[in-house]
Amino acid sequence: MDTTTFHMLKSWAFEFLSSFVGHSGRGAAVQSAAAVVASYVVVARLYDAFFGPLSDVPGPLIHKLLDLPVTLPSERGSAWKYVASVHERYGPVVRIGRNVISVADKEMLKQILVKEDLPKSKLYKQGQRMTGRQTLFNTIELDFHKQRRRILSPAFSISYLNSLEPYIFQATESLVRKLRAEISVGTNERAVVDIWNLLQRLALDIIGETAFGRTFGMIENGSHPLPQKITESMRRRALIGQFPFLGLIPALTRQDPLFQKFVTNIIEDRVKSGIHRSDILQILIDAQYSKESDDRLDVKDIISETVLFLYAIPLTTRAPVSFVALSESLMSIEISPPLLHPSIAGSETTSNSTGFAIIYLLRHPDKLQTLIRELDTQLDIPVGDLLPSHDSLKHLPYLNAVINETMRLRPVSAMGLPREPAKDVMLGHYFVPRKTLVIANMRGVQINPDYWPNPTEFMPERFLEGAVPGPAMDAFYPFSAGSRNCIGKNFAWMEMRLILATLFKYFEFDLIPSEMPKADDLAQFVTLTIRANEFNVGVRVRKEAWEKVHGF
Ligand code: HEM
Repeated sequence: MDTTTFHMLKSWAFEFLSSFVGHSGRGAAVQSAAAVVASYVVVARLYDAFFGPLSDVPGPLIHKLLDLPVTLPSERGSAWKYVASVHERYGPVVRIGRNVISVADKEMLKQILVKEDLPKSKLYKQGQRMTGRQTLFNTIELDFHKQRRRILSPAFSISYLNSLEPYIFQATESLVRKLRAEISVGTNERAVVDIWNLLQRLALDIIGETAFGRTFGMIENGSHPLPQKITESMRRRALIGQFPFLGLIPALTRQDPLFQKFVTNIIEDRVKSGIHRSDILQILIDAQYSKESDDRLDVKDIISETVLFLYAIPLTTRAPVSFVALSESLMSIEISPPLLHPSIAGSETTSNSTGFAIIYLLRHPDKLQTLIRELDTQLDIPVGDLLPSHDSLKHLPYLNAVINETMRLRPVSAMGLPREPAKDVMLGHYFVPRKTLVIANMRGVQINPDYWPNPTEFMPERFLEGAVPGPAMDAFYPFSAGSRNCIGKNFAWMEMRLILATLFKYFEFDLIPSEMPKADDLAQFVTLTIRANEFNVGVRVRKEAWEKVHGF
């Protein structure tokens, strides 16, 4: 029936156009040829919209017919909201482009990420253009991914994480000192600090310490030439992505010599010193010299990649490419400004998640009190130490619940994760042809009222043991799942627990009313963030906690 209709429409278009040729001679023949092509396109699109394989996926008609950018230019960074509104109106599976579907159904999400383990979409290549190379995060080549994941996995294992703990501590301690110093020069023992920015700087110092054996000194000094250079280079590459002819200008494509120097120096210094520091750099150097290494990999190459993925991922694109790439197909008008947006170097996953948790807690004083009670009664910091050990934090139920609840409501990619089946696949009862862009909409699942009662309310209690109803863990994908899940999950957990517990143990924060509109104005250029990329809060020392720590 459907094919018949298509053929009827097609022959009608041809007949109509042939009558033109007959009447108007040669000039009209050219016009008619163009019209034939146009009608063919129109008919094919109509056919595709109403009878094609994705025709039974609900969604606005316009997206079935045209590949339109899904947002207005005035709403830059808000495409995720638009897609959410389409889900609200049409249900958990929607069509948002001729060849694009977004899925917020938990069974189907599991199928996409785990059972079928669909490959990352080729749109991740956009990320390769930004960093100038393939990395663990942005590769879509299975062999490359397998090899890099094998090399890097030991560095992110739970056991190795213990050896990274002192370095994460060192950086976090510098934040505590910084806040203490700010307060001492503030008025009435209170300072106003941009907590969003401080968390971003801390995340970068943690990467410097754990990965390369040196701090970037961001908390201390506020900037460092390397991150700055990488950001500049990424912006240039993003621009070339937009306007490929710019790639002909060598100055725009060249990797900054500072970057090469940094990579060469950290390797040479480490090898020459003979020191075996238990960090990510050491894992990479050891992998290079190990007997089993038949990969003939250039350690410099992998470390360059790692610098880029650790820096670029945390700072500009930890889950970014998913969005940036997606932007390319869905939101072409949205892509260039965000990539050139100065705040891009500040967007990143752990610091954003920690920042969102702080804001949620300050907005819910009762939940904050519960957390503080837990920290005061259950956290044992040995005399003489400033920071709690990760061991003492990892089983604190309310702290963990706060982090989970924050990641449920504020996932790193509110837009979702783009996947692309290499062959035709059945997702639920939908037939999805190969090469369809399938977006695993993790936020959609995480706030789906079928799985989460009061879905948009901040209720950490739902993650506590014995909660009724319990959390729908099969509808919770903050770190994704399957072969492309987050390699840094344990690392991120350690970082977030330590920072939140330390901050609320020693400091008392207060909200500044004029800052509140910023908390609700979210954008996803890369990862989900506060559009303003800053959030000021008042901060005081909690004297009774502080006085217990000696020598600080
Ligand atoms: C709250 C913190 C974090 C969250 C919520 C998070 C979430 C995610 C998600 C959802 C993905 C899948 C992205 C996709 O499919 O496009 C991912 C992948 C990845 N993440 Fe994270 N992440 C976090 C922290 C980190 C950290 C700290 C690191 C490294 C130090 C890291 C490194 C990576 C890498 C390398 C991948 C790609 C893995 C692969 O493709 O094999 N992430 N992350």
